[in-house]
Amino acid sequence: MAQFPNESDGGSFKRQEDAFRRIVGASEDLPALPGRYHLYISLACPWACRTLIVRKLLGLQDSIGVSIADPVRDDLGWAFREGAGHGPDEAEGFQYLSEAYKATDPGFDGRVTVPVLWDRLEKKIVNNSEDDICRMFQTAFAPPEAPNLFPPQLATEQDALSQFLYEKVNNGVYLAGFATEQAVYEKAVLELFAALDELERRLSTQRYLLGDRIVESDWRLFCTLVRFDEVYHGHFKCNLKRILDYPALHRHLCDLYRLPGIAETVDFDHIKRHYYITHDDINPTRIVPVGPAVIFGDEEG
Ligand SMILES: N[C@@H](CCC(=O)N[C@@H](CS)C(=O)NCC(=O)O)C(=O)O
Repeated sequence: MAQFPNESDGGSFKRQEDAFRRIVGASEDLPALPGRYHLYISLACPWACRTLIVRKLLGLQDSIGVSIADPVRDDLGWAFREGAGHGPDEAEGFQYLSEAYKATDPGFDGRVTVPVLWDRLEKKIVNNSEDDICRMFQTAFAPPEAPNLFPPQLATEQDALSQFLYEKVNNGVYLAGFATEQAVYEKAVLELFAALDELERRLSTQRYLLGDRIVESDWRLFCTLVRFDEVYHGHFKCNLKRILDYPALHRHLCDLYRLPGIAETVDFDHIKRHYYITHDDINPTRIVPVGPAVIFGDEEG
């Protein structure tokens, strides 16, 4: 049985489209006012964590609040409750993220996903696409002194690279993990590792994906790499190699992980419990493995 039967086609995972795509700053009714918008995330989720990281890198912590969901979803979905590293929703008092989806579209019948950017004034979801959210954090909210993670002179190259990363790596691990046919799984794994091999070559001659400056695409890669050896290698059966076996990819992962404020966005307890407990079609016993011990190069100090 597929993990998400409504998103399965011939043994292959077909991810649902993001339902809400309004852009803050693009119209007069959605001005980028501090305190008006709120971010709902899970620390387990690679898509959501990218928005959390971009919010932090651009220094938006005071203007955009965040609520962190319990990494273990029950039948009612993402929930806000007290627990290690997560808690109640201080912005709206939601118990479940589904309340935000229903408030926005009472007929919504898709999968309720993180991240969500919520409008506290209109009481509606603005956007649930991490790509849009990251970009609008930059274009609508970032103060002038913030780094530009989307440098205009690199736009064409960056867009192509980000699309490649999305298809082959970020979503590539899910295509392998959620496959329900052997041949579909094998094709997905081979394509994923071909992409990792290509990225390894690229990062062997330059420090970051587009040269000597970190752009949003680096964080896309990071959000998958940091989960790879812990969950994708075992749970999603992406096990031709570990990231530890790729010197340049591992160096890139460690470089980004060690930047100020990043390690605290990576919660391995949330990550492991979410994947191994929540995907019970893949792991029916819901046993969370003890290892592996990940190495990010900061062990000595
Ligand atoms: N918006 C993302 C996907 C976001 C997403 O799938 N988030 C996952 C967590 S990693 C989620 O919320 N899943 C809800 C569920 O599994 O029911 C995209 O399609 O590009």
